[in-house]
Amino acid sequence: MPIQINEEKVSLTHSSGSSVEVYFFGATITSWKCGGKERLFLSKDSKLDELDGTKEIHGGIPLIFPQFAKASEPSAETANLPQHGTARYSTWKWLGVDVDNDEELTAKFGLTDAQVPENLHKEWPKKFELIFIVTLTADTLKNTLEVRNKGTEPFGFNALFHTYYSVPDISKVSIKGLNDITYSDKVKNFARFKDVKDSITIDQETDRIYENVPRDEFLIDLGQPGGVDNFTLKKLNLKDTVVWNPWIKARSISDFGDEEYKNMVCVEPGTVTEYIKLEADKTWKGGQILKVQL
Ligand SMILES: O=P(O)(O)OC[C@H]1O[C@@H](O)[C@H](O)[C@@H](O)[C@@H]1O
Repeated sequence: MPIQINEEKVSLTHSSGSSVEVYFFGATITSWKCGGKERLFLSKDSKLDELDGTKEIHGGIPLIFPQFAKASEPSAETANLPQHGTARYSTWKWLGVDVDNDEELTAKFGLTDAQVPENLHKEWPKKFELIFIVTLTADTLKNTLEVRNKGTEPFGFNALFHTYYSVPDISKVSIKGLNDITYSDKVKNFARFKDVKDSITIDQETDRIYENVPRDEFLIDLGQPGGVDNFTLKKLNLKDTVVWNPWIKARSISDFGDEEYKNMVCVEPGTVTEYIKLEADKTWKGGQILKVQL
């Protein structure tokens, strides 16, 4: 069955055998399998059966809108929003399958401001419509977010794909394509640095916002023979890229296994160091394409 739907989620399977699972809560992708393997990290302690709107999912691809952490100076409008905005705490609607052929399987999810929980909506009472488009091929997963301003005044927002990659061994991972880019280091009180090395490795808590990244393509090299299972990540119409691994701080995150930091890395394309300004009645689009070397 290419599409299975229950109360909580949609499972999509492409003719190649690749598949995704998307929860209505946050339109969060919690699984992407291709080449017979799971490619996304999802904490074993995630409470997927208790998604009551108060707790985020640690893993998969949470969608961040309209505010990312406190990366940019929060405007008065977004100051009271929870970390990473409201979209990931809202229950999205299934909008159906758009394309289903040998090449791709594409499905859509929608969220309007009316679906945002009341206590969050009042902190950012803008009229908007979001469409999240998920496209699956044999070896790629494409995510597109469309933001439409349904109000009469312009508004500003951040958008980010908080992608958790599954990695067999973090000590062997290197991320290529972020050299010579200024980043603010959240672990060092937002001090700014630039790496000249051609790849990033992770051996401690890492929480960096790479700003205005002109390159759109990155490699996440898992360090396995022949480059097998490496990821290529392409960002579409997004300026910044966040790299996060909580390291042993994971032990203080309630729904994150103590040692699981060894098996994940987040590489998160988004626009978070400034607010994207959207005029009334206009639509903005951004996205990412993840590809696995099979
Ligand atoms: O626990 P949350 O809210 O999902 O956030 C996880 C992490 O998300 C990253 O994007 C941030 O840069 C980190 O600072 C943050 O800790």
